[in-house]
Amino acid sequence: MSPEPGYVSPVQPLEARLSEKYPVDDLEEGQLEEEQVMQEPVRESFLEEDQVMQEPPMKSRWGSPKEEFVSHADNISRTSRWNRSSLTPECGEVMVSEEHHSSGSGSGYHSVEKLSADDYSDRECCSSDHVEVENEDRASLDQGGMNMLLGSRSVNNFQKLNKINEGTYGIVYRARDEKTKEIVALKKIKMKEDRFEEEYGFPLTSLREINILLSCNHPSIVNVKEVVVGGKNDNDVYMVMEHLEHDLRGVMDRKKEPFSTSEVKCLMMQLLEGLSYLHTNWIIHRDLKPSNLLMNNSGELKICDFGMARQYGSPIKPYTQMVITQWYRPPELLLGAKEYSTAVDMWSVGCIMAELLSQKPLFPGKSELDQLQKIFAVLGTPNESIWPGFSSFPNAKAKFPSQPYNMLRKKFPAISFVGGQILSERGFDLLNSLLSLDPEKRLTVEEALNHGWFHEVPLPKSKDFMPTYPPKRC
Ligand SMILES: Nc1ncnc2c1ncn2[C@@H]1O[C@H](COP(=O)(O)OP(=O)(O)OP(=O)(O)O)[C@@H](O)[C@H]1O
Repeated sequence: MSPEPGYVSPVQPLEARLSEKYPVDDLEEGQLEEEQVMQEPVRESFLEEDQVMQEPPMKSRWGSPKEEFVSHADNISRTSRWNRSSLTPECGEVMVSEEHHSSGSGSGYHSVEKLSADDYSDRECCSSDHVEVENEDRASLDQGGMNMLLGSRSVNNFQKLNKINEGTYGIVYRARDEKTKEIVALKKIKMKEDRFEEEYGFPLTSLREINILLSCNHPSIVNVKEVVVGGKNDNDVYMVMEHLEHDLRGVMDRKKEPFSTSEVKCLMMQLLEGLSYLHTNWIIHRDLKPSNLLMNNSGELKICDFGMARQYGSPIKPYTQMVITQWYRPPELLLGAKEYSTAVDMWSVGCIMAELLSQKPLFPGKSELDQLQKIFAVLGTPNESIWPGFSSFPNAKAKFPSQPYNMLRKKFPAISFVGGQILSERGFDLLNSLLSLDPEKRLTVEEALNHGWFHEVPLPKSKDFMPTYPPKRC
């Protein structure tokens, strides 16, 4: 896979960073041999014997993740991996003041308070999907991971401004770096996921997210600056990220009109460029959805939330299908496929493109079965000739209502007599090809990036001319 023109090859920085972070000394016994065989940009230290690759796995659309992706990282107690900007622990004053000030965007008041372990609620929000993902490589994790945090800065160096959001794996705060005065996002890792954390000391999804995000370097991927520790018992772990004012979910919820075609193209290009970087580096995101796409008032879009992300390679290994939030989950996963590829992300991209164009979710299923029915009602019920192998999926036995036609064009017409959003032939071709039921026929990220829709008028809007939005209130 060749990198996007105009970008420094994403492979090189990742490789360089990894070799810097994981010197040979840090590898476990037996890993060196594997590393020497490996010429490709994979985290060498995570390779298993049976995962030694002779050729780039991107040749195959199907792959399996590196099961050991985070497990060996746990044994590495080098401080440099965890602190990009400073190796010196600095224990600043604990902020206890209560004050009000306006946000960077000029409106809204935010209370300033001390960061403490009490900030995090015990709300159980770990979905069964996520628990299942944990099971994938629980067995491969060996030792507690807290020693990796040695040398990390204290969270007391940050002044918490307001809570931005709370997701399954963490609470995200807007905060200010006391030293640089920079506004950042702090994602506090929830430590009470399940048995796993009790045994190993650190949630696997979070380790995975931190590992991948620290290794990535791309304008369309949220930048994690460092990992800091602190809180009441000095046990809390926070990711310090660049702060973006919005996420796409919030923007779309508050927007009265859909994005214009040129705005959709601008957002899609950025999403695809970020995803191209990931797929080139053998990473499947596995949870692309509007709330995981951050946006700022400079028209930038960045992919975040890598809790579900995985590196993959050959040979194929069975894998959980319980990933990707249901509305954006592709039919092969809903049907029970255990082997899947980067194509799962491309389906999510198709759903996101449809939502950007129409301002409403394309397949808002209420259950997995309903999700499949909604998909088939629009795209047609598959059979062996449309999708070879379809009937052998575990969940293909269900009786789906027969829909012999693809009805997608009805939802995205070329002409509208009521002034609604229209989609050109090329635009429809891109959307329809992203939403191919058969993952083997689905567009790859490179094919999508090179699609003619991006070259026809209206051209993608420049980021500088993208609309800005007022800050959301929390
Ligand atoms: N760097 C950031 N800047 C601004 N807001 C952010 C940032 N990172 C995350 N957020 C906000 O916090 C929300 C939750 O973050 P994230 O998705 O990383 O958490 P999570 O616990 O993994 O969520 P999920 O429940 O989707 O798995 C995002 O939807 C976004 O609104």
